[in-house]
Amino acid sequence: MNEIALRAEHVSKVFSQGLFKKRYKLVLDDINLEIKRGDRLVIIGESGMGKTTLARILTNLEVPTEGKIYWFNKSLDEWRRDYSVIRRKVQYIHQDPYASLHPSKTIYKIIADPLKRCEGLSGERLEKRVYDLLEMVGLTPPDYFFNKYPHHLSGGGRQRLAIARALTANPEIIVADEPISMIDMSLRAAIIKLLKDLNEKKNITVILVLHDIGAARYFTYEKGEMAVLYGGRIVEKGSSKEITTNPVHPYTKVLLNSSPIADPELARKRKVEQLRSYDPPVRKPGTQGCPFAHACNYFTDKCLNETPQLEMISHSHWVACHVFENI
Ligand SMILES: Nc1ncnc2c1ncn2[C@@H]1O[C@H](COP(=O)(O)OP(=O)(O)OP(=O)(O)O)[C@@H](O)[C@H]1O
Repeated sequence: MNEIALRAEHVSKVFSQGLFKKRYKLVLDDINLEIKRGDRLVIIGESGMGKTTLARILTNLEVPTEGKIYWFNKSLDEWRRDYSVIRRKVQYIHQDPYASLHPSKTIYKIIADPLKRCEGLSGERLEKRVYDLLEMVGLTPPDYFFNKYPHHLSGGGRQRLAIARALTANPEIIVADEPISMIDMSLRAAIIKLLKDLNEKKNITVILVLHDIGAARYFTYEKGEMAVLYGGRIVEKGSSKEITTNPVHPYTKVLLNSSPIADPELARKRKVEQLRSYDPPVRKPGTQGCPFAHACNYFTDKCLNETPQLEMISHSHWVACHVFENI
C-alpha cells in the first residue's frame, strides 16, 4: 500500500515585521504537497523563496498561518495524544550542522545521549548502537571518532554526524534543509548519496530542500519528485525526469539553464535568459497575480491580476503559469 507519509494542505504563512507599524509579508501561499511513504521529494528554489519556512512547517517547528499538515494521514491535531511518539519519527536536519551540534559534547555523547534518554540503552548495547550509527553515516572507523568533538570534523563530517543524531530516533521521515549548502563541493555528492541510501535501504521518506538543481537531479534521478518554489508558491512540480528534461515554467527553465556546467566551452555557448528582475518578490497577504510576473519576460495582464493555479499537463507533471504554452 502506498501510504501518504506527509501532506501539506493549503498551507500559507504570513510573517510580520516592525514593532509599531507592522508590515505583513506572505512567505508561503497555498502550498499543497504530498509524499508517499518511502519516496523522495526535493523542494527547490533560490534564496528567499520560502524553502526553510516550508521545511520547518512540514516538521511542525513552525505553525502555518493557514492550512494543515498531515503525518501518515492524520493531522497534527489528531496526533495530539501520541505526539511525543510521532514527533521523533519526523526529523528535521538543519542547514548549518555546526549550529545544531553541541560543541562541548564528544561525538559519542551526541549520539549516545538521545539513545539513553529515549530507548534506555546503556553499557555494551549503547556502545554498539553508537558504533553502528556512526558506521552507517560513514564516520569510520567509528571508535576513532568516539572521543572527538564536532569541531574536529569537516563540514561534511558534521553533516554526517547531524544525520546520525537524527537516526537515533529511528525516523520514518527526514526533512533536510539545504544539507549541502555549507560544505565543500567535493563532499556534497557524498552527503546526497548518504540520504539516497537511507531512503533506499531503510525506506525512510526523505524530503530535501535545495537550491542547486544539479544536486536535486542527482537525488531524484532514479525515483522521486521535484517541487519548484518561487515567491512562496509551487510553480511547477512533477517527476524528476519531467522537470529536468521537459521544464515548462519560465522560472524552472532559468533555474536549469543557470546550473553550472563543468565544460567551459559548453558553458560559453549556452544562452542564459536574462530576467527582468532577480529580486525575490515581496508579497502581501491577499496579493493576486503570478509571483514570477515581475521577473518574467512573457508576462501578460492576466499574470499581474490572476494567480495561476497548478494544472496537470501530464500524469506526472503540473505547472502554474498562464503563458507557458506560448513560450
Ligand atoms: N521569522 C521571520 N520573521 C520575518 N520574516 C521571516 C522570518 N523567517 C523568514 N522570513 C522571511 O521569509 C522569506 C523566506 O525565508 P526562507 O528562509 O523561508 O527562504 P529560503 O528560500 O529558505 O531562503 P534561504 O535559502 O536564504 O534561507 C524571507 O524574505 C525571510 O526574510
